[in-house]
Amino acid sequence: MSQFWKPGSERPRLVDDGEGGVFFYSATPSSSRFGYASMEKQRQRLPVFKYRTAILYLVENHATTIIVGETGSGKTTQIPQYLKEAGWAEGGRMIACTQPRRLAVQSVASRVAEEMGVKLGEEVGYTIRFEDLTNPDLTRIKFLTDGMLLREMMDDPLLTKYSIIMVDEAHERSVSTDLLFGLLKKIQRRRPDLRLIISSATIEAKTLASFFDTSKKSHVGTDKESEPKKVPAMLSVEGRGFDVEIHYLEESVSDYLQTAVSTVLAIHDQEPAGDILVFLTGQDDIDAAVQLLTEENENHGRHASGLTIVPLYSGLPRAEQDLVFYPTPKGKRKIVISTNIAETSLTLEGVVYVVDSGFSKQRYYNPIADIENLIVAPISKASARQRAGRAGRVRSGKCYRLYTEEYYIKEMMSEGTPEMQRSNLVSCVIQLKALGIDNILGFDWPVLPSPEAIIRALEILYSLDIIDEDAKLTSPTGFQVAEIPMDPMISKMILSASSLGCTEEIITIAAVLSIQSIWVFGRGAQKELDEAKLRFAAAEGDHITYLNIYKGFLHSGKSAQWCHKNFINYQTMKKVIEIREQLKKVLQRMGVSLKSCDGDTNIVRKAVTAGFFAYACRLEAFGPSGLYKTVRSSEDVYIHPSSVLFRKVLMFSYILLSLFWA
Ligand SMILES: Nc1ncnc2c1ncn2[C@@H]1O[C@H](COP(=O)(O)OP(=O)(O)OP(=O)(O)O)[C@@H](O)[C@H]1O
Repeated sequence: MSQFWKPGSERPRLVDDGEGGVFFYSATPSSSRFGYASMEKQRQRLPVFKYRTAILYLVENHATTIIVGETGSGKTTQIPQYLKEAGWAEGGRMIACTQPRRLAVQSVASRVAEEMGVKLGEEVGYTIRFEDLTNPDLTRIKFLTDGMLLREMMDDPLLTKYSIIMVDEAHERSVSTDLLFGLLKKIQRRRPDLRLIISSATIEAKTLASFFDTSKKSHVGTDKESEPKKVPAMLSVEGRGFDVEIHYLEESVSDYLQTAVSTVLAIHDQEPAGDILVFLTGQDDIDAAVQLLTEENENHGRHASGLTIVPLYSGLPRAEQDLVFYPTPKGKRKIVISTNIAETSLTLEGVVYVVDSGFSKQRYYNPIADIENLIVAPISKASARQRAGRAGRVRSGKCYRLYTEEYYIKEMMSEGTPEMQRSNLVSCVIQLKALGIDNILGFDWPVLPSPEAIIRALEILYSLDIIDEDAKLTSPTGFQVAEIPMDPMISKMILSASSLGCTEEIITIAAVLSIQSIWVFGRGAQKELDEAKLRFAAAEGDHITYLNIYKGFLHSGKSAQWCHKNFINYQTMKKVIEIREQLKKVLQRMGVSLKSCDGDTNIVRKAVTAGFFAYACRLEAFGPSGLYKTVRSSEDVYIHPSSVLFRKVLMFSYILLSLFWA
């Protein structure tokens, strides 16, 4: 068996899982640097503390400061506090700190409130879609998603209430982060007093610095004595909290899900106490892993006894997501099985071990065919480091990467492709329009999206009557669509439902469309799942099927048993109810009336079509292939296997086959 290790590190230690033949070797030594201390002492021991004065000096003197520091060095939780202590939140001003994900916003806000000894929602607050826990008179440090900051610009284009905006986890390069970069640069020209901090563990600091460098450009770039320097400052925070021992697979494996499960069981069997955080790709994977571990628990108690298994993905209701933060009961080991929602900014106190599958679900958009796919793709080194960083936050930890070190070094990309270059830009374009930026192509993009994607987005918005011939937002439709915090097609569907008289039904459909899946995917139970789908399947397709499921759920008294029996995810159904209620409030605020068409499916389908007609397809070859062609570009498309219509195609092929064989 070949053994190799990183230069300078200790000789690798082989670890045998004793079960599925999975071998890891240790590539870095383990040593704990410090133990428990009071919260204030803990704060001072974080690597970023040594840089407190430097950070405050750079922020004072530069319009933009780019801070790069290891995961866990204290960027997110400490820098906003330093700024507040230095007076940046005085005189009614606020400090904003953005995060790409909602869960991270909530968890860092509560941590900072706890460290400051204040009540969450007062001096420290947060805002995410459909939830605002801030107090306009009291809040001085506000955490929010980058998408919410974009929304705030609609009411306050110069973001006047903020003295400093910190864009955290910038390496993620979500569409909203990139949009924010371009817009903040624009705001800085009008507000020299505004300071920006861009922070991350792994960002390409030089590229970003040159994007924010306005010193070379004509008169706007001339530094005035009273103003901060226009050349961005760059600071590297050295040091990390606790060590994380990295283990790689000896040989690559084809089934990362099964390997993740056997790795969890191996850790549980062989390693001392400590919770395990497993990174898989999506709800389907996670459900399958939960089931495999639960079965293991039931059938082979020896291995899996003492395990508390907790799934974590964005489609779960808040209360279920919170389970990951609860202390693990004594004598138990918690296994959190998560998507990349837990990749950045989260501290799960009990987590000592991380299992990284090396994959995540990523969007890929083809503007020519106008098809956006969510595909399972390899993660970047930046993501892998973030994942490993979830161990070793309150004590030293271990990370088991389910790929080889050679793959990590030679093949894994250092950073992922910015989402802007692989996404449908309809939402992004409407946001710019709502902010009065009409020359979309001339916008100062930190990374250029493809012109085809922009043109396609403009085309769709025009066809939806959201923008007019001059590419300006229409009134009232365009402005209303921009106000509803949903995908523009969903928003247009909701507004059309208002005039058609079926808002009650459509907001249910909109809520289901905004989560990943309401079905429970379990290995080996495909037949039962298919049968369950058939119980609700409507000939008209998935949208009407969702209405049937929602009705059934309400009829059952929102019963968990009913969901279990029907292969429906109970947590996701609770989330649907949560989103539906929020949507109701938004519509009521906008003065849009809520009406029901009493289940008239034709009316509901008209509203769905009003939002989604751009995706219309023509059935080409009725039969086993189930081939459709898109009306717009004649691309070949097929019904997705998860759709209830897929069954129709299958049934038709069975009939054809039986006729053929008869
Ligand atoms: N909820 C929490 N419970 C206990 N300790 C915490 C919590 N949140 C943060 N910490 C401590 O503060 C440290 C710094 O966290 P912080 O989120 O500020 O780091 P960071 O540099 O922003 O890293 P990342 O980008 O990975 O989030 C953590 O490593 C941990 O030791």
